[in-house]
Amino acid sequence: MSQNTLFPVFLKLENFNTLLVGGGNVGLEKLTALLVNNPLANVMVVADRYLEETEKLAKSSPNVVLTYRKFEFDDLNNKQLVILATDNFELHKEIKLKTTELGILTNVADTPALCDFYLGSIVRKGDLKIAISTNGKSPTLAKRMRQYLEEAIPDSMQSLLDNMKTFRDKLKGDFSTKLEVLNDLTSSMIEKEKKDN
Ligand SMILES: C[C@@]1(CC(=O)O)c2cc3[nH]c(cc4nc(cc5[nH]c(cc(n2)[C@H]1CCC(=O)O)[C@@](C)(CC(=O)O)[C@@H]5CCC(=O)O)C(CC(=O)O)=C4CCC(=O)O)c(CCC(=O)O)c3CC(=O)O
Ligand SMILES: NC(=O)C1=CN([C@@H]2O[C@H](COP(=O)(O)OP(=O)(O)OC[C@H]3O[C@@H](n4cnc5c(N)ncnc54)[C@H](O)[C@@H]3O)[C@@H](O)[C@H]2O)C=CC1
Repeated sequence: MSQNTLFPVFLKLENFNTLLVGGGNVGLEKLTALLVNNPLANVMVVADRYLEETEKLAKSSPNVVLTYRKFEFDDLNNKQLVILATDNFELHKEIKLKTTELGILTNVADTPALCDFYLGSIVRKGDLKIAISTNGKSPTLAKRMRQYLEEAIPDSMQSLLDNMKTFRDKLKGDFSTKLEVLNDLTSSMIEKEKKDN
């Protein structure tokens, strides 16, 4: 079986600066993906034209700045993450060379070979978040998996998580005792779930 060697992480987008180049359909998709996960994400967008929807989304997001001009290399200053979403492949290649030199992690829409990271399909249920990757093989299948899991996981997951947190905060004892109690508690939840189905 082939292996997916991608390493998943969950980034705190409010802690650093993201640059998005392109404000068309693909730019809008990427900006939506960033803001749906974190409305406070710090994002500078550079494009010479924008879809109205992109402008609307940016206006309702306090830490998004739209810049109305073509990309300049200085835009990379003080950026830790870059997403390229223009219709200009040559420009993407040029920018990627520079971001590699600068060590800035870069996603290039529609060009997996130039990407340092991929965006995942994200299941969100309150504090629970599940990222899905098909190793770039089928974004559409990733989307379907997300829809399936969103329906399968009940909304009550949030109160379960809240209760777990309250219980966890109250637990006394050393690390291994706490671990044992939490493991026992959650294993009985899974058994109950199996019986209920
Ligand atoms: C490699 C990757 C790199 C990256 O973009 O990060 C990539 C690459 C490409 N996408 C393409 C097309 C489409 N992408 C989508 C949708 C999504 N694509 C996303 C991620 C990824 N897309 C990364 C791999 C993720 C993985 O491992 O599975 C999602 C999950 C996350 C997000 O983008 O936010 C989001 C679903 C979000 C959701 O709804 O849950 C749809 C469907 C739709 O929009 O309904 C289509 C059209 C149908 C189709 O082609 O399947 C093309 C061909 C373009 C062309 O034909 O020219 C390429 C390039 C190529 O494959 O060569
Ligand atoms: N629309 C879609 O869902 C899909 C698009 N694609 C491909 O993805 C690419 C982008 O598609 P769209 O977003 O629909 O295109 P678009 O034409 O809607 O948007 C292109 C964006 O790039 C910006 N741009 C171009 N040159 C620039 C520069 N030098 N500096 C800064 N910004 C610049 C433009 O201002 C515009 O905001 C195209 O190559 C398209 O073929 C592929 C699959 C699906």
